[in-house]
Formats: sequence, structure tokens, C-alpha cells
Amino acid sequence: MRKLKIAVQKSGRLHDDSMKILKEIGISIDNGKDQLKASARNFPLEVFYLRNGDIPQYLKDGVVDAAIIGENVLIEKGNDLNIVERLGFSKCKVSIAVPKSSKAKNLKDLAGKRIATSYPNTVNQFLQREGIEANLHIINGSVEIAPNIGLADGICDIVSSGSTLFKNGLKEIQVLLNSEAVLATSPLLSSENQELVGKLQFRLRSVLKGRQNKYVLLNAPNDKLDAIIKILPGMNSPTILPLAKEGWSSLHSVINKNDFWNVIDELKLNGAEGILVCPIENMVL
Ligand SMILES: Nc1ncnc2c1ncn2[C@@H]1O[C@H](COP(=O)(O)OP(=O)(O)OP(=O)(O)O)[C@@H](O)[C@H]1O
Ligand SMILES: O=P(O)(O)OC[C@H]1O[C@H](OP(=O)(O)OP(=O)(O)O)[C@H](O)[C@@H]1O
Ligand SMILES: [Mg+2]
Repeated sequence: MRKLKIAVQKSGRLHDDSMKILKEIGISIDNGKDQLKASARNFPLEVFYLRNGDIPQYLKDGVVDAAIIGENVLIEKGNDLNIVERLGFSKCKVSIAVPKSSKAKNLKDLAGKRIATSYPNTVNQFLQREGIEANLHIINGSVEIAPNIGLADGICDIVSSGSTLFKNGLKEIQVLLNSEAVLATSPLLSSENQELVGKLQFRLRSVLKGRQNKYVLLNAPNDKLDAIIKILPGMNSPTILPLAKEGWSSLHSVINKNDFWNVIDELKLNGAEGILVCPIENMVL
């Protein structure tokens, strides 16, 4: 039987969340990451555990059909590869930073200066866009230490909380791009496997949509229902069921995670009681 080959980071920041989302879309993987390859029990799929930085080439060569990978790595090494789904985890920025005492305010101010980075193609792309040149020092890790040891005037690296920059006496002066984990596909993907990717995408969307929302159940006196319904954005109109207690109803709806606390406050102010909030596993639309 034909199987879809999907690459997942072997170990590192993407590994656990990648395996978690595969599990949430109902795919059971047989072996652990100690083996380089594992099969799914209930979907025609093989998982290849690889280095994040090696994945773009495997996609280009068609060694794997699809991959869960950091968008920043695709931009650096596989600009031509297709992103089919954004997965909402491993969010970070790729930014330019300089020592706190530096007068540089953006990449342009680093013209003719030394920039240390693991993302040379990305930096070059932006240098070209600005019409300037700089001397790139390509290093594979601990980039933030480069200015302190006199290797560079600035750096380009991943920033998330900013604590690595802070600890190294650096400040962020320009965000080049925002990144998150994505599902990307090979340009050599066959039409049969394209169909399997489509099935994964359908499942991923329903899980991601579920993560974005909460299911809310509440009780309210019937004369307050009109006001409460106006507050609830809901998927459609909310479900209303009569309670055993005369003149009261139970109301069920879906609320977006981002509006959640504001909506709950409003509901309470308008007479809602016994509010229950549940996570949603899947939202199939
Ligand atoms: N501090 C961070 N916060 C959030 N996401 C991050 C952070 N650092 C890296 N990432 C994201 O996670 C991905 C994997 O990072 P990680 O450090 O685990 O791998 P790596 O060492 O760059 O790659 P490899 O698997 O090739 O060794 C990065 O490409 C980026 O998309
Ligand atoms: O803004 P922060 O939250 O501090 O995160 C940024 C740091 O995280 C990543 O390193 P990581 O911890 O993955 O180590 P690595 O260099 O060994 O990959 C990245 O390379 C930065 O150094
Ligand atoms: Mg890292």
C-alpha cells in the first residue's frame, strides 16, 4: 500500500508539539523517536525523524512528501516550497539585534558592518531589499554571544521571549519575519499522496479550529435569554433547552478563545448562571 512520508523534527522544540498534533488528528504512531522511521497504525503514513535544518532538502528531493517544520527554516532554505497549513505552535521571530549601547536602529544602520547569523539567505534577502551590503559571519549556534566576543556588530537570530537577547546585553532593533510551525509539501508530491495530504489538512483544520474555541453551557431565566443571545457570537444561533425548573433555560454555544473572558463577564452581568466551559477536540465545519 502507498504511504505518505512525513518528516518531523527528531528532537528539539518542534518534536513534542508535532507528535501531539498528529495524535490529536487521530494518527497512532507505533515506534518512538529512537528509531528514525515509524509507521502509523491507522493511516497510510510513515514518520521520518529528521533534523529541522535538513528537512527542506528532503522535501525538494521528494524523499519525504510533507513535513512539519519551522517556517523560518523554509524561508532560509526552501523559499520555493509550498506551505499548506499553518499550525499555530513554535511561534517566534527572526530579528536583528545589536548591543544595548549601539546606535544602530535598524538593518540599514548595519551597512558595511559585521552580522553574525545562522540565517544568511534570509539576511541577504533583506540586505538586497534595502540595497545595502554587510559582512555576514555564518555560525550555527549561540549566535547571541558573537557581539560580546568581538565577532560581530550585530546578529540575526530567533527571538521568542527575548530573554536570550537580554542575558547577552543585546536589544532587538528590527523584526525580519514572524514564524510558526507549518505543514509543507514536496514539489514532487504524487496525486495519490496529494489526496492523503488533503485528508490530513482537513483533520488539522478541525483540530486547530477546536483549539481556538470553547464550548460554553449556561443557565438563565427565560426573560434574560434575548439579552444573552445578543452577547454570544456562536457558530450559528445558540442551542436553547428548557430546564426542569419552570421559567429557566439552558443555553449552549461556542466562544472564540480570544473573546472568552470578556464574553463571560458580559454573560454574568446579564443574568447567566452556572456557566460551564469545556475544551473542544474537533470543530468540523
Ligand atoms: N525560542 C524559541 N521559541 C519558539 N520557537 C522557537 C524557538 N527557537 C526555535 N524555535 C522554532 O523551533 C524550530 C526548531 O528549533 P530547535 O532549536 O529545536 O531546532 P534547531 O536546533 O534549529 O534545528 P535542528 O533540528 O536542525 O537541530 C525553529 O526552526 C523555530 O521555528
Ligand atoms: O527569545 P528567547 O525565548 O530567549 O528564545 C530565543 C532563543 O531560542 C533559540 O535557542 P534554543 O534555546 O533553541 O537553543 P539552540 O541555539 O541550541 O537551538 C534561539 O536560537 C534563541 O537563542
Ligand atoms: Mg534552537
